[in-house]
Amino acid sequence: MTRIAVLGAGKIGESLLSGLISAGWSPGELQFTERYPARAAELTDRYGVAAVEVAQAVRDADVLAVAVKPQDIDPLLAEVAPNMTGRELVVSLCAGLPTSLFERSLPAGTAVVRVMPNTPMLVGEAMSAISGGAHAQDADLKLVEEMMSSVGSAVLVPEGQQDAATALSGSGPAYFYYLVESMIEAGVLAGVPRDTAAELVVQSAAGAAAMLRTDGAHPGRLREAVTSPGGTTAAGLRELDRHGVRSAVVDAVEAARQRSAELGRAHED
Ligand SMILES: NC(=O)C1=CN([C@@H]2O[C@H](COP(=O)(O)OP(=O)(O)OC[C@H]3O[C@@H](n4cnc5c(N)ncnc54)[C@H](OP(=O)(O)O)[C@@H]3O)[C@@H](O)[C@H]2O)C=CC1
Ligand SMILES: O=C(O)[C@@H]1CCC=N1
Repeated sequence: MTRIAVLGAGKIGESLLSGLISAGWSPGELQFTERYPARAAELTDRYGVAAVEVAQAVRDADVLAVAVKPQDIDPLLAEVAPNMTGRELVVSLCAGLPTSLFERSLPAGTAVVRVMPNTPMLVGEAMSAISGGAHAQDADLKLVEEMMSSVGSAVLVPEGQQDAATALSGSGPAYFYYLVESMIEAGVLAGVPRDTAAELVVQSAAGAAAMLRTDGAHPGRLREAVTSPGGTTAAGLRELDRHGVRSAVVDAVEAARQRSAELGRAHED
């Protein structure tokens, strides 16, 4: 039995707890820490998982899954470090923070694995990018891959690609939601009731995602198949091009990548 403690049960920490339970992990194998007692009680009620103090989590767990905001990391690691025995695997889910930051703040030789998940973890559809730190062994990476695969898909990437992965898949769901929201508003503007507009757009997004997942699918060819000569889609796409949407998307992903790198640099000595 691998015991996992989630340190910081906010949006991502709760998604991880919920996803692991749905994937068959028993609540007894899981623990979490949370600052506010009311929030801790709510999560215990919802998932049957025990809320514990950080020191106890470190004592009990094999895996410490760190899910606090990057700005909260230093005080958390200061609390974790003195309680470590050296056998714990530290898994960071924090955007931007390099494994070297954890290695500097924790006892020498601590195995650290960096993961960039995303919120669809809540429905078993996460995309997680995984990288090992200096002391992470193959068995550690395998364990984390197994853990994250139980709540979606997981790929191993070199740590140098983590900021890009954060921009693409960590933040990615927000960009899709933004597009869906915009299309629903356009439907409302065109006089379609909001509920109907939402149904039309959300099912189209789900259908497009399912098509993208089929063998050999290519987004360009799928788009061409929708675009009839002289038709409606070509008229719509011309407006997207006129407004520079493709370059706006490239700039958005690049801004997110740079922000991830900045979050890491903010913690350099
Ligand atoms: N949201 C997302 O889509 C994604 C987020 N991430 C990463 O996950 C991490 C968490 O993000 P998110 O879940 O959105 O943020 P939240 O603010 O929702 O969650 C962070 C939680 O950690 C708690 N916390 C902070 N310090 C401590 C501490 N010392 N001990 C115990 N609990 C503590 C916070 O409590 P309090 O409420 O008191 O502050 C809060 O509940 C971030 O590093 C983020 O970069 C990664 C991928 C996607
Ligand atoms: O916006 C953020 O910083 C976090 C990391 C990836 C998604 N949300």
